[in-house]
Amino acid sequence: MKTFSELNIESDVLKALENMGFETTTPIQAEAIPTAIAGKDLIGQAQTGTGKTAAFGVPMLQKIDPNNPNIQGIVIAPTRELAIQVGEELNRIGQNKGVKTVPVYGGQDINRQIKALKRRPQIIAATPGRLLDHIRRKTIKLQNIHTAVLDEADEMLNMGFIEDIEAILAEIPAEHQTLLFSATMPKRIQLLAEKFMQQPEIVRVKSKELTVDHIDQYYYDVKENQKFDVLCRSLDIESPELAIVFGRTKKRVDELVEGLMKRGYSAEGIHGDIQQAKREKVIRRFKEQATDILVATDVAARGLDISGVTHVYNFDLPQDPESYVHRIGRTGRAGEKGNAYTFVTPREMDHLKSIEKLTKRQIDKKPIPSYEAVLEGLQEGAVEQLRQAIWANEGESYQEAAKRLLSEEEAVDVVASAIKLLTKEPSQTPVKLTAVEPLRAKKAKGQHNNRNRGQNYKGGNRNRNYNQNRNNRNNRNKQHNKQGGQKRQQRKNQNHSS
Ligand SMILES: Nc1ncnc2c1ncn2[C@@H]1O[C@H](COP(=O)(O)OP(=O)(O)OP(=O)(O)O)[C@@H](O)[C@H]1O
Ligand SMILES: [Mg+2]
Repeated sequence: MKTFSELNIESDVLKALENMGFETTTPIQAEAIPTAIAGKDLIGQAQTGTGKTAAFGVPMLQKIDPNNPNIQGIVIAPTRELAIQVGEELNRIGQNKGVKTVPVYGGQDINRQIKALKRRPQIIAATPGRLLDHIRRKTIKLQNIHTAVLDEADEMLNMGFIEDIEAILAEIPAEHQTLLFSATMPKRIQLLAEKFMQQPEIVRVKSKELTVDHIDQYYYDVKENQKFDVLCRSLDIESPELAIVFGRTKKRVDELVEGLMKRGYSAEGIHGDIQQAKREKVIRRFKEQATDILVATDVAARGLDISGVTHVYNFDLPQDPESYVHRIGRTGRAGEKGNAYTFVTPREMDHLKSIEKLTKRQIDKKPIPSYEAVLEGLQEGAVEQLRQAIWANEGESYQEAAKRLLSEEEAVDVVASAIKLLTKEPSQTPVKLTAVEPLRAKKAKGQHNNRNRGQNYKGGNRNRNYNQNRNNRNNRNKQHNKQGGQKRQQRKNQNHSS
């Protein structure tokens, strides 16, 4: 493993990385940073959560002149939340050097952005549509740009974005460095990308699998109308610290949030029809762990880095296998452990196979947890609570009442009733979701489907966590568990960027 000081990084940037707690480089950083510092165009591919942001951020920042008030670098990202996040990370890395990054994205008051741009940032982190808007208004000028980054490059060069990207790149001086990063890079997109670049180096971190191996991946073989109950049971048994549940459509996300709330879970949703201010609030609350479950369309599939996400559920299969890689990559980041559960209906088994083919990894089937298994877990949790109370000698002043009761009733009835009272049984409130069609086979190239833009128990103390979790869900106390296009327009409509 290399340290950052071996990579010819200037001291201001090194110091910032140190302040951020980055000690050793990740493999993509070790390979991409020197190549990019040498000025070469590059395509960088490495697994999710392995530090690609700094892999392009460091070399870009190295080239920025903090005394030059012009915009010198630009990062384009497919979603608003990602543009914001990348902006934040670049501000951290550029802090000591005095380099400012401003995020520019759709859905936010443009005048507010114009005001921020007057502070003369050297870098812009943007979604394509809003960036073009600023270019037309001449509130952003790109003639001093020397570095252009496409984060989630394959997505940016996909059908829905390509025209915007071409229009933006046409504004940048011919002499510039282009850096493309993603965890996935389908060959046809790579070939397309190379046309935008000058003899790019391809930096691909060699690994057997496309997904990181510390994410446990399973699937549930379920019928459409079983999915919701299975989700709830799985959540009850697994008791995630934070979970992201991906649904196929906006309506699906809304219905899932409603259903989960009815059953007492703390869940909020994010998709392209939700107002931007609300989207940001939802993400913020999830990061702060004020909400346990984020329900999302693919708008949250790429790039988002939220610590504490222990579980990803693909409630509906993603439209393409690449999306699977990105979705599950919201957990298991920066070396953490993660869990990914995918719901597959009988007619969708082929899709699962194509995911396995892309990721070069087998996804094992998990038996559907029964209601009884969930209840048993809860009862054990209650018993454990009682045991703890006995050991802690908490019942001393209750002994007289206990003796009286035991003289009147059978001991086993007394204890059984106490356990029952301590057991918060899973809500059986009926929830009916509008059924969705099974995912159909992908159409031939060039005719993309509309991509929606938009019994393994966990060790000895699961029950305690479980019970705490249930309680916390109700009183919103989060002390627990801390251990742990078809057409362009269509795509845009459902999406987020612009
Ligand atoms: N060298 C490092 N040492 C420690 N932590 C790091 C290092 N590099 C990055 N990180 C942290 O790892 C996390 C993941 O980084 P990042 O978001 O850049 O991943 P990514 O490769 O872009 O993932 P994705 O493909 O999902 O976009 C972040 O929280 C980041 O701060
Ligand atoms: Mg990233």
